[in-house]
Amino acid sequence: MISPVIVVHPLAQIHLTELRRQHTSCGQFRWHLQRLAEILFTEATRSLATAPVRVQTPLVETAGSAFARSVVLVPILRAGLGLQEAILPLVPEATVAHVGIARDEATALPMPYYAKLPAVLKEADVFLLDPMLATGGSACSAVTQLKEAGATRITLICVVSCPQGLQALAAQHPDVTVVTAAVDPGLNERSYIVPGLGDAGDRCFGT
Ligand SMILES: O=P(O)(O)OC[C@H]1O[C@H](OP(=O)(O)OP(=O)(O)O)[C@H](O)[C@@H]1O
Ligand SMILES: O=c1cc[nH]c(=O)[nH]1
Ligand SMILES: [Mg+2]
Repeated sequence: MISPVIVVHPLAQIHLTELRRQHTSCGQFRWHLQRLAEILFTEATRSLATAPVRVQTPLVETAGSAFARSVVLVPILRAGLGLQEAILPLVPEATVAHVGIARDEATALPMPYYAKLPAVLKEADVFLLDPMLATGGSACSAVTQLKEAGATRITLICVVSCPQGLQALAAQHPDVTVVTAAVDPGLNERSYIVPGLGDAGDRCFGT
């Protein structure tokens, strides 16, 4: 199993708790998801490569940092859009690539239905965004597509993960870093994470 980076910062866990709460409204769910996304992305970029630059302050010239490589955000549609909304303002020059995958409700198998993957993936720091890592089928399918398009540095940012999803990712894509706010105990008979937070896409978009 991949050893994920588990973000135990109190603010992360407070936002996660409100996401888990059954009676959190759609608007509140989006708001907490966005706040948690900012914290997870901050952690996910802790070792981001930077390039030295010089900057002129009003007083003197001094040393500073710039992005060393392009940043690409890849939300898995739909629920990943809830994370992207908060993360893009932190890296406003990032490229956004989209991967559309929906789980088959009967089999829980990933059904890819869309992909728009730019050439810049090859040299970029790539952040795959999806609130849920359940069976891992969707994340594995997305990573496979990203690698086929040339990506080599991939970090998955997810809110809730579980051992099954982490094991699937470790088996197929052991090079992928996972940053998450929780590793829940497991899945129910419909392959939903328990305790989890329910269907992230439905709760985020009110469907
Ligand atoms: O690890 P897995 O077992 O593949 O499950 C996780 C996937 O399921 C959810 O998407 P869903 O299929 O519900 O699509 P949606 O975002 O459009 O609701 C979730 O956002 C992940 O993409
Ligand atoms: O618990 C789960 C599993 C898959 N997709 C979700 O949105 N939630
Ligand atoms: Mg869904």
